[in-house]
Amino acid sequence: MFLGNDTVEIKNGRLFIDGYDAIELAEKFGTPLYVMSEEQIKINYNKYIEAFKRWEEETGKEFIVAYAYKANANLAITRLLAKLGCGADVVSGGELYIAKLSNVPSEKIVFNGNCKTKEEIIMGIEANIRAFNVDSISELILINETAKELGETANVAFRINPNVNPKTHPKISTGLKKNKFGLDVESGLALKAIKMALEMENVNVVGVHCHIGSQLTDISPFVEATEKVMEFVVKLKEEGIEVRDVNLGGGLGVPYYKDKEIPTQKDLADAIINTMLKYKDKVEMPNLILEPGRSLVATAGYLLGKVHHIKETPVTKWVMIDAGMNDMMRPAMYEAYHHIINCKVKDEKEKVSVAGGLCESSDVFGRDRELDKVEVGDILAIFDVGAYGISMANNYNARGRPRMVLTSKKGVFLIREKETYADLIAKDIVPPHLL
Ligand SMILES: Cc1ncc(COP(=O)(O)O)c(C=O)c1O
Ligand SMILES: N[C@@H](CCCC[NH3+])C(=O)O
Repeated sequence: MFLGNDTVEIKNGRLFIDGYDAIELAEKFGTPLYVMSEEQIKINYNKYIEAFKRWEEETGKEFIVAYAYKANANLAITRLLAKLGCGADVVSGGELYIAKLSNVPSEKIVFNGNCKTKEEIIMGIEANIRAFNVDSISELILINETAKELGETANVAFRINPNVNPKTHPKISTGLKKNKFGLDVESGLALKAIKMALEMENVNVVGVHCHIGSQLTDISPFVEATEKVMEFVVKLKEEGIEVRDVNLGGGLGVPYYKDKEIPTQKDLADAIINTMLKYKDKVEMPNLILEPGRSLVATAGYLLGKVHHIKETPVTKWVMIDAGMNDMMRPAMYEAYHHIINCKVKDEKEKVSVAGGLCESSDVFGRDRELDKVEVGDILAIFDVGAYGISMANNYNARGRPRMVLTSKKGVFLIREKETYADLIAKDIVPPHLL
């Protein structure tokens, strides 16, 4: 059976993750259960470092991977990446807090987002981060004012909106004119913002940023975006403005469909580096930053769910598992495809639809999937849930978020405890007259 990911295999008719029997993990830790493979995360990170080594060799400038915490900000995962040398792309005070707890060096932290609050800006300035990726003139003014109050200078890069079609799901496109992100280039808004910043006393202009979308499975939009960014950098040079960093965001897709090949980190590196080098006679090459989230952690994650009921209707054979859309909402939210297998190989195959137990018709992980014959008690594995799985999980239907374990060469570790019923109401307050 082709599984696609590097650190899983079928052995003795059962699924093994990083060498551990998935069914045994489910029995030991209970279900639903997130399993994250440390070895796969290391492989994914090293693929970036290997692929972009050429940038440092050919330009003498830095290459920085700033992991997009929104993909999965579990402390064990962020610490693992920080230990590997990875930076952090944060989009909230909460994520910055986690980056600091993970010992990410301040010069490897960038702060994104289109609605940074004053409190968050203070946190970023106090943490002396590499750059705020400024999303509006209003935000620039607030950063400058805040830095002034603190007697500091804040580093700012400018998120441009290059109006590039990323050819991905419309809900995860970010760099089109109609999207809320970034400063429009064509109308002159981005240049206007940078010129304003140069007149300000408490900001230091350090770079240009862009991010066009997520789960990109075609390299050409990356090339188009890189060209737009570099043309803008050339324009800035003509205006006498030098840029230290170019940050091209995240977005590289992962092979959710196991039968389709998609571009690799190497393909991405070749495309970006070759495009940037075309401008080397016009501008000094900058440091290069990328903010991958999904492509670092998605393929490291599995959601194990136990089959509790099987129901045949005139049109569908339903398999009901104890994981639900509250644990992993990508299929419900984006109709995203995630590969699903029965962790126990059987002689017989059958077509089933796999559903969670929430009161929503969209709580379905996969429809009409060919699985090894499913019986009550079997454990199913939903693949590639390491990104935007637990980070988007919630308590809908008063369900606690599940446990998470990390598998690694050093053993299996519980890295997130299950939320209890008491946790569900821990923040609720009953007014005196209802006591
Ligand atoms: C600004 C920014 N950077 C990085 C990312 C991470 O993207 P991905 O997980 O697709 O690599 C996102 C998410 O789309 C983003 O909005
Ligand atoms: N949450 C999205 C990705 C959004 C990326 C952030 N702009 C997903 O699950 O695919």
